Amino acid sequence: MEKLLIVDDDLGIQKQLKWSLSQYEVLLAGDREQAISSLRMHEPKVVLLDLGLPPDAANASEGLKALEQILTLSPFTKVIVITGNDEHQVALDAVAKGAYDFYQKPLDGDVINVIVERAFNLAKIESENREIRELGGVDSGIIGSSVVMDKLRNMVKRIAPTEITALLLGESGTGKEVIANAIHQQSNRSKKPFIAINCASIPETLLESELFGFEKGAFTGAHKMTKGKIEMAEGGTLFLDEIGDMPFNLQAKLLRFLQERVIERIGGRQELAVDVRVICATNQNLQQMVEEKNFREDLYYRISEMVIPIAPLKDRDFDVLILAQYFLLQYGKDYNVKVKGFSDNAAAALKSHSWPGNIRELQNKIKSAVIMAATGQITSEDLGFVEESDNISLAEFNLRGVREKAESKAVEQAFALAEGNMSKTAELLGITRPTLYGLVDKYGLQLKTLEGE
Ligand SMILES: Nc1ncnc2c1ncn2[C@@H]1O[C@H](COP(=O)(O)OP(=O)(O)OP(=O)(O)O)[C@@H](O)[C@H]1O
Repeated sequence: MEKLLIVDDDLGIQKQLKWSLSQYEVLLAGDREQAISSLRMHEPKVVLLDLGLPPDAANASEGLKALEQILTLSPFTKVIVITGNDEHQVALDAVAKGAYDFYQKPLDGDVINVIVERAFNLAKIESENREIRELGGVDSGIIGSSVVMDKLRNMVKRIAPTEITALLLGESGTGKEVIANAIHQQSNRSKKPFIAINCASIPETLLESELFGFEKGAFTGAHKMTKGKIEMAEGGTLFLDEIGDMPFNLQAKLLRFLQERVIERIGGRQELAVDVRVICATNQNLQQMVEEKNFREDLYYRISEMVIPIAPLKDRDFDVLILAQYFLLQYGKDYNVKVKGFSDNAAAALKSHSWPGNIRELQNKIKSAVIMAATGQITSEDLGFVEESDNISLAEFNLRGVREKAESKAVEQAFALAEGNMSKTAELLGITRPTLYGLVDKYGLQLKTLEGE
């Protein structure tokens, strides 16, 4: 139940409001002092405040003082002020001081309910947004606070204002486009377009016209002059994803554009100057491709002025949980599902999975879990982590078998949650370290401890 603080010195009105707002846990205060102590103790998200409080009940001075004090102590609280029906100016003054809304007497339970409900909704959205921001780097769009991601964020910040051509190296789904976009957003080009093109997903014959555009009549079907992605990115940034899949013939044309900053549309005779920053990405080994003569060496050096490796999700410590929480908030809101968080077994499973599809895989798993989970917490089953081996076979279907299976699983999960620290694992399980080592021996568990443990 949400907590709602009602500040009014009139006991009759207190009673009436409490009755109309029975779906909330109503806290009552008769003056400023009581209001502040209740605010400190219960941290209600919404306050209904009558401005006519003692010792100056005929005026609004004490109420306005209370408003200021509430907002100083708790700036995100939504305060709805209640005024007499001829006190319009006072109500406006209160809003100017930071009140969320005002209500003029006489009281109407239905109207008050609507205003209070809206205030709670807004408070909730704002607090979710704050949470997302606190999860890390919403400004750069890069969520995560592991050491590798901090380094990456720093690198992005440093190279963004330069015109350097960066090559992002990372597995599929690690966020290469997110990083390219962050570089663009933090550059002087941020007001101009960010255009992304995936060289692997466009047939070789179409890629040239997609990139360079074509003149009317350049080929059958070229009914009108069409600009390519390079021209569309004028003034901004062009992101060439999967650059390793760029056909060899087209590589020469791309190199010319990168060196001379001019392009020619297909079928055109005119050179067009373009001002575009280029960021490339790949999950292939370009150096090896150069040795095997599948990628032009001169182009490789041109696009790799700065090589930025992007770590796979499994190497980002607790980021998997931070990202999971971020996607949970996002999809919970999108699908209007009230899920509180992850159960311990879900968190352990998230932590121990190897994430071959990286953040995209995590995103998809959380999305379907949010849709599947009724309410409460997301479990590892909601995330689709129940494997065949989790089912108890008939052969071992006796109490000892069941207990042993549960025991060894609990050890593995606690170990993952404790990030491989044996003392912490024992603590989580509520057993001593020798007992833990005994269990590890007994079940032949292959737990790799952290160095120095
Ligand atoms: N650090 C991050 N914070 C928030 N969302 C992220 C992050 N990294 C990736 N994502 C999300 O994960 C998904 C995959 O990211 P993205 O498309 O940038 O990966 P990619 O490496 O370019 O993949 P591919 O190589 O398959 O094109 C996107 O929906 C993106 O928004």
